[in-house]
Amino acid sequence: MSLHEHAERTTTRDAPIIEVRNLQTAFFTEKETIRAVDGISFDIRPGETVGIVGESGSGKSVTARSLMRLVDAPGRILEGSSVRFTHLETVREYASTFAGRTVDLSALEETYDPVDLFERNEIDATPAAFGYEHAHEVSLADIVAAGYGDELGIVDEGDCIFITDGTPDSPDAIADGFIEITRLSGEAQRRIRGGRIAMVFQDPLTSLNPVYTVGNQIKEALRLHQGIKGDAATREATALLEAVGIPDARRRVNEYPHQFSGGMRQRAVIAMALACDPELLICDEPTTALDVTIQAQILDLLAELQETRDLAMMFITHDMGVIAEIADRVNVMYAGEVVETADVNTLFADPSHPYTRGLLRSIPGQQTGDRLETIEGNVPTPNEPATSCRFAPRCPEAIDECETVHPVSVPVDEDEPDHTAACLHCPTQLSTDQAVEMHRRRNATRNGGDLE
Ligand SMILES: Nc1ncnc2c1ncn2[C@@H]1O[C@H](COP(=O)(O)OP(=O)(O)OP(=O)(O)O)[C@@H](O)[C@H]1O
Ligand code: NI
Repeated sequence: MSLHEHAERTTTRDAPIIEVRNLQTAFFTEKETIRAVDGISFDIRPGETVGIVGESGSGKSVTARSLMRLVDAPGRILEGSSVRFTHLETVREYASTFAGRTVDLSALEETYDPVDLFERNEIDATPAAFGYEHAHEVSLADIVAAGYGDELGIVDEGDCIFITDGTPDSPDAIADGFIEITRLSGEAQRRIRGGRIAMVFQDPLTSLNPVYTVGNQIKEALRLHQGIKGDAATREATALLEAVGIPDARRRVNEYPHQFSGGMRQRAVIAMALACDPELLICDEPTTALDVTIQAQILDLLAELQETRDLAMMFITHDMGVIAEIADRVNVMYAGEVVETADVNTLFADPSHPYTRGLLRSIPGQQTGDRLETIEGNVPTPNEPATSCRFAPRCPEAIDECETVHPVSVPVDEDEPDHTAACLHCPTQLSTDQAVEMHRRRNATRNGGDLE
């Protein structure tokens, strides 16, 4: 799809279906603590494709696995992280099914003042970590969702459904609330993973079982997540294979994965993901293993499915060319951090982080000379808390302060709040000294006290 068509599609937007705030996922190995995802924030809206792009080791897959709660030991999601699933129908259903794990946040707000709580020692986050400039902007929902509510004695460990408008007593009338994915466990977790949120991996064989027919695997997903069984499930499985463009679906529904080509297998995996009727589809390099022609076909298929089903999609790739094809918004990741975020047109027209510019220069066909420019060096392992710019050692525009001040995400231009970059050269209206001072201040301000 061309950039022009994207512009038309991105004009109207609903509220987000998922809100990621200050997500931190670390692996505690014997040698070191790897901060694979180190405080990232972004939203995804229904019908929107959010691309995550970055070189190998930047934390893209760990982000996806964190949203799916598929992070295994020695890794875990750290306190301070929040991933809110805000799909209203699901919130209502959860409040009714898991009433004992549902909290009325609007009622709690009458007892607790978030500003007072935020000054307590149990909370070691900055307002910037929650995406604010000032401490008084932090809400009770932010505090509780980030996991501080337990230590403060406000919520119980199992609580994971938070109602901000309405009461848990009448679930159908709930007007606003969220399921905190980082707090899910047991049945509540199982119903989200592979149900409301489905994932397609790079290698289709990791998702397909060689000993069952493709049809039976899709039918199992239909039974588990939608309660569809028997002949109805067979019909639906066939319809799904047709929907993902598998020819002769009636026959192929009875075949085994090894009888499918690579491209057809990935289509079958997408059909399986759709069998759960998800709200959010996460694709982690779904076309990387395929040849270029098949890759283009799968991208077209995903774009089409997304539009017809109004799916929210998170699409991971290291390929800026693929991003241009599929994404509405883009998060550029580097060493565990989102270093730039913008809608896709803005990102390509006005890339502001030197890392993004480097990635764009390495797209084949984009450079003036005949040599493909790549960024020299590798992504460092983020094994210490960030006290500098992790890209500085490779950055052509680095200044001395990049070694001593950690850049936070700020608007590139004050008039464009949706375009942010974590670079000491931003905001561009400010002088370098002023900008550096702004980044320094936002890092230094712990809880309490307003910034600027
Ligand atoms: N199970 C694990 N144990 C220890 N470290 C891990 C584990 N999984 C990931 N990491 C580390 O987390 C960091 C981010 O890895 P991740 O897989 O998210 O990168 P990526 O951006 O998806 O890269 P790629 O493009 O190669 O898939 C890397 O430094 C990686 O070594
Ligand atoms: Ni990956």
